Amino acid sequence: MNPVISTDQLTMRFRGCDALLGVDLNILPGTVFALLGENGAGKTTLIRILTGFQKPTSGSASVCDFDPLKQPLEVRRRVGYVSDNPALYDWMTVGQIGWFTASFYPDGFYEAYRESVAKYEIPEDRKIRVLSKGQRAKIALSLALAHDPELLILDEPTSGLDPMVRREFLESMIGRAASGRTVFLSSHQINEVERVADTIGILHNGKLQACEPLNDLKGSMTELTVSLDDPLVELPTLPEPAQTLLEENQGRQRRVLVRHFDPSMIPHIESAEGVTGVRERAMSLEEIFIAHTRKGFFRPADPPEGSHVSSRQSDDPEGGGSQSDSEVLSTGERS
Ligand SMILES: Nc1ncnc2c1ncn2[C@@H]1O[C@H](COP(=O)(O)OP(=O)(O)OP(=O)(O)O)[C@@H](O)[C@H]1O
Repeated sequence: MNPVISTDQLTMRFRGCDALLGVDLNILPGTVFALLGENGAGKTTLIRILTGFQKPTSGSASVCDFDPLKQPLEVRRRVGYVSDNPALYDWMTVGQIGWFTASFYPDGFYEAYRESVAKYEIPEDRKIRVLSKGQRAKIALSLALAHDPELLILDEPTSGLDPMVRREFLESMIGRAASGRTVFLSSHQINEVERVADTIGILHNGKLQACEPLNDLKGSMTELTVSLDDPLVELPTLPEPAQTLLEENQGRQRRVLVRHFDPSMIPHIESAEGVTGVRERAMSLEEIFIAHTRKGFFRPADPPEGSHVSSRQSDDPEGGGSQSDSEVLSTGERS
């Protein structure tokens, strides 16, 4: 099965800003993929490249087996795209914009569009310019979906929609994926995304920090709270496949984020001198996102060599020497 979206070392450098730094992405058909990232992480830039609106500085992209730069029409025929700020012709009516857009697509577009607009209860004779923000979003979605695209790309798809419509719309994405279509959505609404996405990408400062099935991502991350006699106690190296991704002191406790932790490792930690107790808990997607996007987090994709070097011993160039309250204890590529 060919990926619907595939990128290879995609890089985008604007003047004075690296928006994307070597992004490798493969999204298979039938996926609801959610791209999470803070403001300025590079989400819209990536979407603009995938939809052929932006030429990357280097690297390549393939969408539905076409090059968006060289074959933009082939791509747009197969893709429905709603930007975070959809441009609609304000002087047209709701009906006219559907009729106009239908001329670029095969038969059936206008009928499907009208059906969608009727479902949202927006009168066809109303001018676009008088529509509310949410109604405009509904028109943009109706236009993007009317040709039943192989791939639907949505940049912040639910902003402007009321909670009921948001929920209904996002849940309908699961149905699309079940029928073999693919949905790519970029969002800040982590809790919403968690209900519908099956695969998650976390973009931070132009780099893809994580990209994997939601359940794998959630199942692989554990937060440990280790109670200590002394905040300077050094914890033992965890046996493979565990990877310590971040440690920080919180008074006499140390918060440790571990990938591939197994409860059988608890006695190993508890046996260390100065350790008085260990608690473990699973992390929510929001916590995983925050962990991946904070300074000091090490990418799981870059397994630390000779890991577990205490920051007291490390030569972390950004660390600025002693860090009594936030100490990172793995080696690897800095996020
Ligand atoms: N045309 C441009 N010229 C210069 N810099 C740009 C341009 N487009 C984007 N950038 C910069 O690239 C970075 C990534 O921007 P992008 O819009 O992709 O972020 P985003 O993840 O979509 O953010 P948001 O969630 O705020 O929409 C930002 O620092 C932005 O200022």
